[in-house]
Amino acid sequence: MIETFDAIIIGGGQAGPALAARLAGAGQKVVLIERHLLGGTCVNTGCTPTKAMVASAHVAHMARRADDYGVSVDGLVSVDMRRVRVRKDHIVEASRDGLKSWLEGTDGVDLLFGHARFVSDHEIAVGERRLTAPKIFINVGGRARIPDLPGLDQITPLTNSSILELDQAPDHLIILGGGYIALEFAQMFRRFGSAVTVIEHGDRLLKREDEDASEVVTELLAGEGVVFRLGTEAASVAKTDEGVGVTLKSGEMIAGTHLLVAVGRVPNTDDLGLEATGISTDKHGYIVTNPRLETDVEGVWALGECNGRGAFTHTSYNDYEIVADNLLGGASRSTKDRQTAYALYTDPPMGRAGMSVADAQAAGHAVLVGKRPMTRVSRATEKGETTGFMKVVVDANTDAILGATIFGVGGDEVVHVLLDAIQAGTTATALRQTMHIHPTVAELVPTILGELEPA
Ligand SMILES: Cc1cc2nc3c(=O)[nH]c(=O)nc-3n(C[C@H](O)[C@H](O)[C@H](O)COP(=O)(O)OP(=O)(O)OC[C@H]3O[C@@H](n4cnc5c(N)ncnc54)[C@H](O)[C@@H]3O)c2cc1C
Ligand SMILES: NC(=O)c1ccc[n+]([C@@H]2O[C@H](COP(=O)([O-])OP(=O)(O)OC[C@H]3O[C@@H](n4cnc5c(N)ncnc54)[C@H](O)[C@@H]3O)[C@@H](O)[C@H]2O)c1
Repeated sequence: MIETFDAIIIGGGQAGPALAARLAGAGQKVVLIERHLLGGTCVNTGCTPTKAMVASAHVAHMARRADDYGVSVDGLVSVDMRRVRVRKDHIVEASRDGLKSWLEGTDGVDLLFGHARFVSDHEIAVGERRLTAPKIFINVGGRARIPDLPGLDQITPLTNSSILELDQAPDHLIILGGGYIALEFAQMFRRFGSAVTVIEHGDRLLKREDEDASEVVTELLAGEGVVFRLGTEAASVAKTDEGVGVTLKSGEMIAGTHLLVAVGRVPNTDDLGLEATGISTDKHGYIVTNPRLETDVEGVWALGECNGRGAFTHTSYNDYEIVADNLLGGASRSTKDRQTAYALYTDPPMGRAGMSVADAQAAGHAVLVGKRPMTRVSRATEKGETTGFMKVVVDANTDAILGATIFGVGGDEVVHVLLDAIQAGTTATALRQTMHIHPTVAELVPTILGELEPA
């Protein structure tokens, strides 16, 4: 027998639960299908656990720097990884349990645990059950990409999921990839006491950013003892007595105890039965949607990481808002209306909004840049955290703010001053004339807007 709903949501990540509650609130009968853990990547194996562990690593780092602040810490600073994990687990469980109770207490939402697979455009199989609805929302997220590297199948490399369960810091952690995931783990485990080597095949870290950001992150982490092998290809991997050996294309072998693979993500669309539908995917497996997040099949939407339009929690949540406002709020929203925004959670973090200088120049803007090192930000010197810089990108002809990089203490928060200004269309002149609170990092935003120079 086929069970009929008003809406089926596949995946309980960052868009699905909020959408389920909103649709149910509008009187619709909704089923949310989750095959593993509610909260998806962000809550269980992404943002929440990593930021909890970054906080532990920060404390270890600051304890080692205590003397800089006139504070004595007797004896060596040591890290108990089991307690770091337990603390992280409590935070994750509280978040996941809160989500579960909320959904269970929401009238009109049925929670169904199991793997969902399309049988046809509007029919879903979950085990023996068959479900149908005029509206289906796909929010299946992604997972770590495992590269095709000889020998990798002979060991069990760590991923962003399994590395979170370690009760001991590796003696020597080798990380394949030098992107966002790699850098957050590299700094964190270095601070937990591991030797860390990062193998990145590009010739600089964070190649989507301007070069000054790559330089700061490289200096920051190298200064803490992370070893970088840039412009280097791994040729094979083998089990060794010590743990793992990575042989580079040059023939050199790097010996470590653990290997973390952090070379990008793949969408969870390969086991969704899409071949039984008219829903298209691109060559990487991302579901093709228009900017309103509608797929090629009428009445089917794709939200979050699986549509390839963003790989962040906030882009997934924004996808939910777009779809829900279009369906229920009489709005006409699309992904075209949102600005690029994200942070890299090294310590200090890098907050990013809008365009980099390179993006703006490539888009044909006449670019003005205002920039200041964190060594000249009084809040940063007072805190003793002077790594990084603040940078704002402005269009010379229109006075529009195009983008910003705030790489330094509080950068993930401060960048919102610029993000909101870009979204609201506030000009550089108007923002320059705003009085900000002293002493903050944000108080320097008006100042640097008064010191713009051609890029
Ligand atoms: C280590 C790490 C750190 C990160 N840090 C940040 C950060 O600081 N800030 C940030 O914004 N982003 C961060 N991200 C990215 C962020 O976690 C993801 O972009 C976000 O969680 C994607 O949300 P989503 O809703 O698309 O999917 P997900 O959260 O991945 O949820 C998808 C859900 O669908 C379920 N599912 C999949 N297939 C099926 C199926 N066939 N049937 C039923 N259920 C299914 C999955 O089990 C999962 O629960 C991080 C990612 C990682 C890996
Ligand atoms: N703070 C955050 O918001 C945050 C944190 C972590 C992850 N994320 C999300 O997760 C996504 C994926 O992160 P990621 O770090 O896995 O991917 P990424 O695409 O950011 O970085 C992957 C890196 O690995 C390198 N690489 C690829 N293949 C390689 C190989 N065989 N050998 C060596 N290097 C190789 C690439 O050149 C690249 O620098 C990010 O794009 C981001 O959207 C967000």
